Amino acid sequence: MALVDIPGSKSITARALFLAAAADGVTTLQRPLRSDDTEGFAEGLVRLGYRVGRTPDAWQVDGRPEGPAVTEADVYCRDGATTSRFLPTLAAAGHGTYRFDASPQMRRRPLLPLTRALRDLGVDLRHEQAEGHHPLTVTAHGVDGGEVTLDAGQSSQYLTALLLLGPLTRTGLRITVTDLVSAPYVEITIAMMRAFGVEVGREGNTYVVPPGGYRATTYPIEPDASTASYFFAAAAVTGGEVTVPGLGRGALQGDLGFVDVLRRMGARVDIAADRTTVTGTGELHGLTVDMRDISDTMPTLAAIAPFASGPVRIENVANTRVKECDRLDACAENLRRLGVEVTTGPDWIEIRPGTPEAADIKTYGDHRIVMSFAVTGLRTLGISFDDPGCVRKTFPGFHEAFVELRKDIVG
Ligand SMILES: O=C(O)C1=C[C@@H](OP(=O)(O)O)[C@@H](O)[C@H](O)C1
Ligand SMILES: C=C(OP(=O)(O)O)C(=O)O
Repeated sequence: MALVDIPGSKSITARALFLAAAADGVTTLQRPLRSDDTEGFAEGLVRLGYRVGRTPDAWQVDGRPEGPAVTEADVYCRDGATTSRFLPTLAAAGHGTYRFDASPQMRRRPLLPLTRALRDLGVDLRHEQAEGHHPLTVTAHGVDGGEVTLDAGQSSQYLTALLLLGPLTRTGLRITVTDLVSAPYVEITIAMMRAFGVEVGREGNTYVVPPGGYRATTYPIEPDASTASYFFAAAAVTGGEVTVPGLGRGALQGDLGFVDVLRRMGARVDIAADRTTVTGTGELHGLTVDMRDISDTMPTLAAIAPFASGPVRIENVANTRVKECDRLDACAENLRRLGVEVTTGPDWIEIRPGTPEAADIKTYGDHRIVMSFAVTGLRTLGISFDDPGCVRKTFPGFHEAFVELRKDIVG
């Protein structure tokens, strides 16, 4: 049996940093995630002139409802999509000229629907190279607000960015959404905006955000549910038991729903008020599952799928092709390296039962490919990674934590 202390949620930490920076007063984030993505977000705020005080257990941000404290800045967003999409949006509400760039991996990832919507709202935003990609420059003079239409069928982060911006505009925002993936992430955004004093309204597909700004608060950050998926999956494939404290019935993150997939496959799952336990039963059935809402856990499922007694088919995950890498292709490539039969389509992957054999996993610099196939490694000797360190994006201590887990549940 293992009790696993999972680091804070990346998504919640990123939103809390935005909200804290925009709020009137000093906000304390309790137990934030310390990883490349969130440190990069905090550094970005510092470049924009915000004061961010960091101790290991808490970060403190002096809010500036009026926007960045500097009129010029060059911000490097690293690999973080939340950083790359949320920070230019925050800067747009200020006054100055702000240039943003990102890593080669992040430069390849899209943000056109967001930059289009910002331009529709009157924001002066210029791409230096390809339209809808970093690097870009925002020449900010505040945002009046108004109505905007958004296609969030490729990423919900576009919608989150605009929702977060809403209270910083002069008249508020009405955002009509034509398509939306990863919907539970929008619920996280709305719940967190509420905690900072803003109520988002909803009229069908239109989100209504009032003006008036945010109120500073003290905000405790939940453990990361996507990170927890590797530990829950580990229990399911080894017959062990894993309990994650801090993630229970009231959790904000949709990715905790991954345990329902494990339950459907035969694992025993107990979700209590403030913790979740998964116990492997020795049974793991195949299934067909729609993962549009929880697609960060698609690689976790793909990596344990060969151990199921029947085929595992994962559907509705086209947007995993525009993440840190093309995750459908990366999962298929690595399953084949392990000797497992797999087929893919534009938005699905199907994995046949098999016995994975030793292989070097090609990570494509994607933290989730490493963490997912580390779970396969609990039952397959000789799995190695070409870039194990890329876990730094969301969980720098992953390998050490997984060694501990192996001792606890495999022996
Ligand atoms: O808003 C967020 O914090 C996130 C939303 C999701 O992205 P998409 O909406 O692009 O699917 C998720 O994959 C990502 O890891 C974090
Ligand atoms: C897709 C991911 O991250 P992001 O989009 O925030 O870079 C992820 O963490 O799996």
